[in-house]
Amino acid sequence: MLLKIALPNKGRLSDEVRELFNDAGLEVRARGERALTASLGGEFEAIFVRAQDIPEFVADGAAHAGVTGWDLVCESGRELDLLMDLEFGRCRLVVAAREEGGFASPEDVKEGMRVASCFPRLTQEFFARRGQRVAVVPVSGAAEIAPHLGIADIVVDLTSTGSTLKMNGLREVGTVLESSARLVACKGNPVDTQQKLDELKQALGSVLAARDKRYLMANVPKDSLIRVREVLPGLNGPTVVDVLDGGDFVAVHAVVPAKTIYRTINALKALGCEGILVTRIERLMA
Ligand SMILES: Nc1ncnc2c1ncn2[C@@H]1O[C@H](COP(=O)(O)OP(=O)(O)OP(=O)(O)O)[C@@H](O)[C@H]1O
Ligand SMILES: O=P(O)(O)OC[C@H]1O[C@H](OP(=O)(O)OP(=O)(O)O)[C@H](O)[C@@H]1O
Ligand SMILES: [Mg+2]
Repeated sequence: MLLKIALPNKGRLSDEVRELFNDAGLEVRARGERALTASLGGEFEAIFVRAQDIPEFVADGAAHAGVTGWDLVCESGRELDLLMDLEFGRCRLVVAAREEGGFASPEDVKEGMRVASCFPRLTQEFFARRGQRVAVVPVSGAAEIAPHLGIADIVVDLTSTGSTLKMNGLREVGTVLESSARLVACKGNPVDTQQKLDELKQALGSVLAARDKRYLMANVPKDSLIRVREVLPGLNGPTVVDVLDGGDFVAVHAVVPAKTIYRTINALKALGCEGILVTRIERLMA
């Protein structure tokens, strides 16, 4: 039996989801641009639907698992198994008010104020938890315009760079939720389904784990090896390999954080290392 995985058909998450699945060897083989299903090879089949509908489809068992924003999962109110954080689509659901409106924090929101949001449930819950009664104005997009149209006093909307809020003269005054893309599954999947989903999780996880790492190789003077160990801790300490006719040099291989690669290279050069080579890693299984 093919496992159906619900993926966003368009919008913010769709390209990165496809890229991640492709990198994990689950190549999206769609028959055309507008295809609604696609084979992912092996035991998986993708169904392409709106990111917003994915929590419902997965909770109802129309798909065995799905990838969508955590914000949409929470807004749906459906109980799902959270399998993994995919680390892209990072954004925050925030309370924002007009810059000149005199709001500095959610405490400044007064009884009965109108809050425009595409996330009416999370908005209602957020203010209810704080004992503030507000009137939620549900909108299906472009919530940022609502205060200017006079249909709301403040908004609860997603932000990442902050440029949309700024462009609309709004200032963030509080955070409702932190979000990113997540792999979710319906509760109570049978054991064999769970096993296949575990394999999917491992495949995606190994790609994510490799993304912020690099494989580094260098020829190291033998008498610098001890100090190289401090520069290249690696996963289990660096691998040391003999070089044919290498003289005083041996080759050292290690997995290192991509973020600090320039510092690592400079430190190796300072220790007399030569022939430094850095490559990307496709997958990393811990
Ligand atoms: N500015 C952003 N930065 C990063 N991630 C975002 C941002 N905005 C939205 N997202 C994430 O992407 C998800 C889908 O948003 P997207 O804009 O693609 O769909 P939508 O607007 O809900 O749907 P549609 O375009 O079909 O009406 C959001 O639920 C959120 O998790
Ligand atoms: O903080 P920023 O980087 O400016 O991003 C925030 C904007 O991104 C999302 O909209 P999107 O661009 O997805 O458009 P949409 O309203 O059509 O969904 C969100 O609804 C904000 O409007
Ligand atoms: Mg959007």
